[in-house]
Amino acid sequence: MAKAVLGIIGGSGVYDLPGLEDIREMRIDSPWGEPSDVLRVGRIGRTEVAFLPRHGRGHRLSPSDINYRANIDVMKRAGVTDLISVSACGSFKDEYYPGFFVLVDQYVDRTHRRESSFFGRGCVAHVPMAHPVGPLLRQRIADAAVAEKIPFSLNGTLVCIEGPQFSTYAESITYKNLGYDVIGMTAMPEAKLAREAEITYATVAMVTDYDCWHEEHDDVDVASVVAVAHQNARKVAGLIARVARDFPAEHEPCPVGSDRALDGAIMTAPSARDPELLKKLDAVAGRVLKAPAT
Ligand SMILES: CSC[C@H]1O[C@H](OP(=O)(O)O)[C@H](O)[C@@H]1O
Ligand SMILES: Nc1ncnc2[nH]cnc12
Repeated sequence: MAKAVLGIIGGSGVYDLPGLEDIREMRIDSPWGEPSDVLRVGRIGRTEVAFLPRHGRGHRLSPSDINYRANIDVMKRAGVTDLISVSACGSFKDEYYPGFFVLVDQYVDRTHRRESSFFGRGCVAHVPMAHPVGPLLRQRIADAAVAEKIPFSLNGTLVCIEGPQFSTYAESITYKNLGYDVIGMTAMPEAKLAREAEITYATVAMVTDYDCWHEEHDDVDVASVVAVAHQNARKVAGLIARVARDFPAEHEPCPVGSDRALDGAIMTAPSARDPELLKKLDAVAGRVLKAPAT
């Protein structure tokens, strides 16, 4: 089995990773374009950790402008096997209050202007997404949250909107009535691309607000998100440090197959594949595209 390397993608309010030691800044070239920032690679305990702030340092990139493909590709090139995505989110449940963490296990994708696959013309692939989150990775986060005394839910459905505007009242009430738990703007296509790259993925959704459905709370705005996001950032640093310190040296085989998602997923016949696209897929699909040893 592969050596475990833990990737962390930081969201709003999480632009660095306290506790990361022996840091090297790695500017990794990607055939998919510019990632959000340099990768900061170091270690926490004995675990190698690669950190990337999704919006770039200084929060330069809006959710629609993030190059999700480049971000996942550089994580793959850095050897990341398990990826924790950290996000600020709005809540649709009274009991998921600002400061509460939701360990998402399902996503609903309402984005519409993002590149959401590494595959396409010249190399078509369909990976399973029924279970988008690695259960062992999620359980490790849950164990760490218990130890850190962070209130959390072990599951939840996150609806990802295009943004950058927050939702209308009608949208917010609709999502709430559909039973969704939290809302954000960045988990998709990140989770889909991680799956295509065979990286085990989990989201820590940190509640910052009640969106705009709650009669007793103000409608979400940036100031309210930022105020809570700073407090959440301190808590999530402790959480991640604990996950990393307790992480196994070798990647644990994923029970839902996230680390083997490309087995049988590519439809395009070898003779019909586009060599230019295959070159770009060298990292994310290298395991299955490499010519078999003769
Ligand atoms: C600043 S509120 C909206 C912004 O916050 C969340 O970012 P992230 O998921 O990267 O933590 C949300 O998705 C929006 O991008
Ligand atoms: N209410 C909300 N809607 C979308 N993204 C968010 N990120 C934080 N709060 C949010």
